[in-house]
Amino acid sequence: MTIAINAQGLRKRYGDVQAVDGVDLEVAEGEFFGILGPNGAGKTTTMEMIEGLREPDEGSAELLGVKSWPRDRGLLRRIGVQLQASAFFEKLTAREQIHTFGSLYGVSPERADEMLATVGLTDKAGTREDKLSGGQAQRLSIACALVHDPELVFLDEPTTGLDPQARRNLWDLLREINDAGRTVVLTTHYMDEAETLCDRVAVMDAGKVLKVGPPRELIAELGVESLEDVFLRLTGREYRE
Ligand SMILES: Nc1ncnc2c1ncn2[C@@H]1O[C@H](COP(=O)(O)OP(=O)(O)OP(=O)(O)O)[C@@H](O)[C@H]1O
Repeated sequence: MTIAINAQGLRKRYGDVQAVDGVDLEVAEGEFFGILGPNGAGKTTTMEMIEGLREPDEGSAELLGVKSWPRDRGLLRRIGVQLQASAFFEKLTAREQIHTFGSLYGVSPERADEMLATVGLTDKAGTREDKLSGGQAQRLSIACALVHDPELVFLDEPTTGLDPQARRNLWDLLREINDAGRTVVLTTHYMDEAETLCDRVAVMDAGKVLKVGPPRELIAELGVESLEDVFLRLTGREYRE
């Protein structure tokens, strides 16, 4: 197994809050991996430290064999990080957004247009980002993260706020990306999403990883019906949305 991500002993504190409290994670190349947990579990902070966007208080992460902190320019070209919709450049159209992201990586306008087509936004190319629907903006942000054809893709709650159809369309897109050989890591607080998409999940709560494994194995191991039940069994309380 070739390791895409090897994170050891990650910790991060904000004032009184121990947001991440000693997280180890290994993700294999080509895996679809989910970081699962309720609001405030520490998923985003963990992912940001792994990506090299936030300095850990302790611990470190290697991506594709390279330490992600301090930032490594060569590595940044090999990873794609989905930015939240609010991180778009202001007042640009969908096409201008993706061309701008593409140009940062030396990607041709043709390739950027292809990516817009891949996420089904060709007919919205001339629409300003603030006029896109929630689902369209999510798809654009994913296209921007993928425009330079990264080997490793990080997505932070990519389907939050989408209607059921838009979620399913996005799931199809994420599967295609993974089928094309990319390693995909996403955070989610939707158990069904994790169960449907992920080869393995890490269940997080209160800054710690409680359990890692394939969803079906975790369910079988604990003798329960669903990932929701896994969470209940591990934490002793209901999963809260
Ligand atoms: N920049 C920050 N400053 C202070 N506290 C923070 C900061 N970022 C996160 N926290 C706190 O750290 C904890 C973990 O937050 P984090 O965003 O990593 O969790 P999460 O699992 O991604 O939650 P969500 O699902 O709500 O995004 C929370 O208690 C949060 O309030």
